[in-house]
Amino acid sequence: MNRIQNQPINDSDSIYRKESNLLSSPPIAMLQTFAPPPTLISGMHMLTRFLDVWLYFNPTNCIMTTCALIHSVNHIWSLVMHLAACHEASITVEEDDPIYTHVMAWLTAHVSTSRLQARTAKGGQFCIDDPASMEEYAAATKNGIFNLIEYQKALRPKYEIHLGEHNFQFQGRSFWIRRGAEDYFRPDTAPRQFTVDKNEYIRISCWGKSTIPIQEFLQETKRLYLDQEGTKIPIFKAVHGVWGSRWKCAIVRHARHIDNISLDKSVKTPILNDVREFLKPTAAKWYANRGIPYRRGYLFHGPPGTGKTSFTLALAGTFGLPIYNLSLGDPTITEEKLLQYFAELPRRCILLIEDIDTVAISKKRDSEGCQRNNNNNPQNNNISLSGLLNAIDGIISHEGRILVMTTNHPEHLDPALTRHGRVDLKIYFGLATREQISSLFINMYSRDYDEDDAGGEKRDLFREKITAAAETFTGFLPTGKFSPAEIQGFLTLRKNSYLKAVMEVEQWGRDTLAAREVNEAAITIL
Ligand SMILES: Nc1ncnc2c1ncn2[C@@H]1O[C@H](COP(=O)(O)OP(=O)(O)OP(=O)(O)O)[C@@H](O)[C@H]1O
Repeated sequence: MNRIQNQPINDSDSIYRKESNLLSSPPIAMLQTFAPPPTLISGMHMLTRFLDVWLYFNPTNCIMTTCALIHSVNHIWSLVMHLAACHEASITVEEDDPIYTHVMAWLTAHVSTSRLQARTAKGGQFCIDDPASMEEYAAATKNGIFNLIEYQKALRPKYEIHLGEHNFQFQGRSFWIRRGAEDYFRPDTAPRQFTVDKNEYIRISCWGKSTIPIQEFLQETKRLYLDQEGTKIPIFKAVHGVWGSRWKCAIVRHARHIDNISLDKSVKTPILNDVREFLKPTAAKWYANRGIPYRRGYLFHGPPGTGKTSFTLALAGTFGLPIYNLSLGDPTITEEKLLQYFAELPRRCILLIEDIDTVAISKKRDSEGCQRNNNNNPQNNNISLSGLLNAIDGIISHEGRILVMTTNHPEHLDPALTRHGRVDLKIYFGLATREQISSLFINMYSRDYDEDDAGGEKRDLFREKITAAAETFTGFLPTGKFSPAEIQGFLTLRKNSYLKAVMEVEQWGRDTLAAREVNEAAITIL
């Protein structure tokens, strides 16, 4: 025993034996030796072998052993990752889900990362002016004239976190996200042609087997987003591709205050009351108990520029509802897709179909049962009237939605489309009454003054003056002759001087009516 222990380490025989053993092993066999099942023990074993080889400093052995070591570390790493995945909870959010916007807004504000992506040119919420930059620019401009280049100098570029992995802390807990994008083929307008597009997603993860911490995080991002951006309305458009049809947020707009819509109380109040009643928390149960489908339909009809679309936006703002805008004239929409769009509506939203009379399918049938059409109307041969009716109130149609259809010609619509149950209220938006003309005037001139920090007395005096001027202004215009859009156009051109508006309105009214008569005569002759 002692003899063996005292044997010198650099015994040439033993060195030779070790070296010849190593050199005689073929590389594959060596790799096999070094690639046992991925366990920690095998990793340790290889480390010992590596050091062993290193001691003898043979370059070939070193390279081979390093390769084997890397291979083995890979195995160990996959094992660790596998174990980690078993203890990782995650939630994936797709780009078309509103939660995606909430999470992105939170991450952009709270995650500091060295990898950012510029988003200045992107649409959606970035279309809205940044009020801070605009105010900064307004204060800096000497002459008050807007210049886009100068404004862009003041505008802070928008960034958001880049695709890839990022870590963050939320309420003292570690989370990590993967923001990724998958390619998909989007059909072009040209037949059988496709464009490659990207579909983004975010996967949020944390340690543990429960997704509750992630759900809490998502709840918080939604709350913060709605606190800050709740006054804006997301407007969704239908998009379609080979992956299916879905709604995508096309733009976010500032909600228009309902008071800014000049409508007679007899028009405004019944709709507001009806929507309020429909959205009551107890309403869904009331409908269910009576077996009545929980949905509501309105037909807004009247001449162009009377506020049908603006009022819909204001309704959405008042009740915090998103708008889903569907264009039936789109030739790529089939009945199947239409059903899918209706089925995918969220529980409370406004589904807006504008100018429904311009789509051939919604038109009255003639005596032979054919739909009336003329060549100017957009044709969509993929949808029949029964397909549309089925989508509106069929079994698959979603509950809780408010359907708003607008038209200039309700008399052209097929009665089946507007029968009770599909359309619950038909509201006429007429040309401006005295009350509307006056409120358009007051709305144009008093608002900025109200917002100013002017003293109460001064403000009251100004309001009195404006109210008196509105009376005079209204007296110069015949009622029921001009659309609110026309009057708003006239006032906007004179927005800096209400006195100028009062002085010029009579002449403008006469000229406009005369020009209209000439146009109508020209159309009759044609
Ligand atoms: N009643 C109104 N009160 C305030 N503004 C109005 C009103 N009606 C129209 N306007 C203004 O006129 C413009 C056009 O209005 P809007 O698009 O809502 O009309 P519409 O009835 O939907 O027209 P169309 O039938 O051509 O679609 C908007 O800028 C809006 O501000």
